[in-house]
Amino acid sequence: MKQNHSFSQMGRQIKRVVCAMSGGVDSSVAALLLKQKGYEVLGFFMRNWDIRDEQGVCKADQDAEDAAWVCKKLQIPFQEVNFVKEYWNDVFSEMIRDYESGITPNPDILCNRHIKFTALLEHARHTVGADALATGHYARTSAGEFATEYSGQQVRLLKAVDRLKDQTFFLSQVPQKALRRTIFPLGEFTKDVVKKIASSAGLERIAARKESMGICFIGKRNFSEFIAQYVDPRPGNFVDLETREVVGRHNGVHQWTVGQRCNIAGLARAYFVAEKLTDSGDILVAPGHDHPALYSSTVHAGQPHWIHSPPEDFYGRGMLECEFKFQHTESLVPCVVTSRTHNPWHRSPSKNDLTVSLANPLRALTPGQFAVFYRGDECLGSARILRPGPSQFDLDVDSCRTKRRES
Ligand SMILES: Nc1ncnc2c1ncn2[C@@H]1O[C@H](COP(=O)(O)OP(=O)(O)OP(=O)(O)O)[C@@H](O)[C@H]1O
Repeated sequence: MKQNHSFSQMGRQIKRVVCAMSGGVDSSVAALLLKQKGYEVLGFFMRNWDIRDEQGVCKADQDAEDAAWVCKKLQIPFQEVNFVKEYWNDVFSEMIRDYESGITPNPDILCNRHIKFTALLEHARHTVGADALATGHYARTSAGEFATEYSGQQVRLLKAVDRLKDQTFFLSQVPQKALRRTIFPLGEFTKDVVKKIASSAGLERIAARKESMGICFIGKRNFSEFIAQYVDPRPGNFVDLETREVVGRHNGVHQWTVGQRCNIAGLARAYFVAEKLTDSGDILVAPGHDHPALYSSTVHAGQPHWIHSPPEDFYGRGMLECEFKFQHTESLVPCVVTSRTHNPWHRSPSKNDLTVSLANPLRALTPGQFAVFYRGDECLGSARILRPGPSQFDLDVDSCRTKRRES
């Protein structure tokens, strides 16, 4: 039975919730669950990209149609919101600048920070007076299902119960202000259960939709060809980092990412990107997927974004023991984070940068990606990776350089 559910704190009530509807199963079920609990729910679909692919198909048209269909079925108002300009300015242009500078961005993290949890939330508040925003992300907050804007308490970002679906990695740059007004209705559910809920509510066709992967707007096209439309080619050499010999040519550092295999014409040997030298445009390559030049156990990162106020031991002791990952699907690695603020020798403008010491070396720590920090269930926040520390090869760990010179 439907309960009339609203949350009262400091005299204000969370009643009207805008649910960000992508046309997919997760946001559809999020809206359904909120409606069942008695919230006044409105569905907003965002259009962030307006360019058609090579076949003239705009994936957003189909998504918008599905989102509108779900809202009709759930009998909630539907609105389409255009954030093409905001996406272009705050996410896409930055992404192109990064590729030009040879670093590999994570537009999904930036889209959450700037578009979903800033532009959309503000739009929902100002146009329809929404008290909170809901999304179909698999994540939880310490406020449970309730937004706590009015209590003055800070909210923590917590992993979803379904650990395989947990999306806190992508939420690690969300502002605290936004999180206080956010509800994640799926945080306690597994994906299987979500699909069953959708089917039993007559949303089978949405439950059967294929999951979107990676950067939403690119769709099925080839990424290299897509990015080549926006970044000028700047050819350079592939250089063997052991011998310093030129072993091939490439069309631009933006086409390659650290750890990626390079198919160099005429060479039987497999080379992998170890480092991109953006000044010269050359790419240092290592012979072998697990070459020690690809592994490092320290990372230098920029100024951190802490979801909650900065962890006490970090600013108290100047170091923080926690766990690290820089790719959504990877396992967490224990680490110690130190801030340059605590190092009296560093008085540079980048004094808030971090050094992360990892319990074990990791492969392909990629500049531009986010170092995301966890402690137990909590996602603490993240910082952009500036560069890996010295590689196992640089450090000559297990005499790898010596052995190679001798062989
Ligand atoms: N175009 C969009 N318009 C409105 N909200 C969106 C849009 N794209 C994504 N979202 C919101 O962000 C959430 C996470 O997006 P993501 O792209 O990771 O999709 P997902 O996890 O596959 O979810 P879904 O099944 O709802 O598509 C969605 O559940 C939805 O709430």
